[in-house]
Amino acid sequence: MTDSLTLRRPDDWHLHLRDGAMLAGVLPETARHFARAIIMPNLVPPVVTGAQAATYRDRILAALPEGAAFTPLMTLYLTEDTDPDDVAAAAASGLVTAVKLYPAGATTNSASGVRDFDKVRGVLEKMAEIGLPLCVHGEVTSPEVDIFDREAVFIDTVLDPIRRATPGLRVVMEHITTANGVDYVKAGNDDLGGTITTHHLVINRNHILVGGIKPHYYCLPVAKREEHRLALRAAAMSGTSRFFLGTDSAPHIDALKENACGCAGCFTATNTMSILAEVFEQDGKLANLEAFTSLNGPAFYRLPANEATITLRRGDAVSYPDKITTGAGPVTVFNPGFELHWSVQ
Ligand SMILES: NC(=O)N[C@@H](CC(=O)O)C(=O)O
Ligand SMILES: [Zn+2]
Ligand SMILES: [Zn+2]
Repeated sequence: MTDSLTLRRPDDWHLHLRDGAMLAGVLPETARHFARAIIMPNLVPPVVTGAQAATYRDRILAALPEGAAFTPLMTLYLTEDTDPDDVAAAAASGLVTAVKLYPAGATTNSASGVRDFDKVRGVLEKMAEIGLPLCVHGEVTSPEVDIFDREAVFIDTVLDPIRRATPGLRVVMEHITTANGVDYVKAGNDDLGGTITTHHLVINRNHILVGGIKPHYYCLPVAKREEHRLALRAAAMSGTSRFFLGTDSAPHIDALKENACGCAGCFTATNTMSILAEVFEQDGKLANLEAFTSLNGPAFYRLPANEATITLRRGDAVSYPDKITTGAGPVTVFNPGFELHWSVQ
């Protein structure tokens, strides 16, 4: 049995760092293992302009622990008022790596997102022209669509029409949770990629609901049936270049998770690499872990893979704290519900 595994340093292609005391508390958890991350712009207020992205990047860099080698890759939050020229300038200067599309009301802090997709046509066309990727939270928000169907309906009614209408637009379907998402990404061309979270490889909807409601397993898009989890595992472990890691590590303080109206988001930054090594090993796919965490994402974003490496070692069970403390309050670390044996050296 393999007990040591050296990989190029991983990147996280979908990460929430928040701001202020929460940023200071969670950033070290990611910077410990990851070289780069795509930073989500759903702050309050959202990161909409190039100028806002520049000051947010400065706050992230200022919060980095001494000596940490971590590069935040910034994104802009797409609104119906986004100026195509501001986006193009922010991309040309190297400040932003992608633009983020939230359908209005789909998830945490998405109220400023898009309602009428015709209003962002000019921005999407500019992005297609300059090759700037669009990261998509792929769920419809119509009240009549069942929450478990919202991703599949989004693909057919929003995403596919946008891609057909905007040839050359590069799209990352983020945090895919269904076999439909897997199939759609597989069937696409090289302008389409899909990120998969750590937690969606581990939990299905039973984990959230059976035996009592588990708020720390609630995230959006919500975990689906077991057959979907298995499709995600197969995709993540296939080595196929279209699929790469985006943890969607999304910290909320416990008081807002363990609440009558609990926030969506799982916090996985602390133990993601251990969990991934364990699940890839469970399925006999450790050889494809590096492609998923360290190679496929840079290839899609047309960035070099990291030169530095990390080494994972298998040993006796490793444990992680149940919570991390932040200046904003305690944040519960995702519990995969099985023993972990791999740790990053
Ligand atoms: N994934 C989540 O459940 N929550 C994210 C938002 C998002 O990525 O949709 C958050 O910002 O908390
Ligand atoms: Zn999302
Ligand atoms: Zn997210």
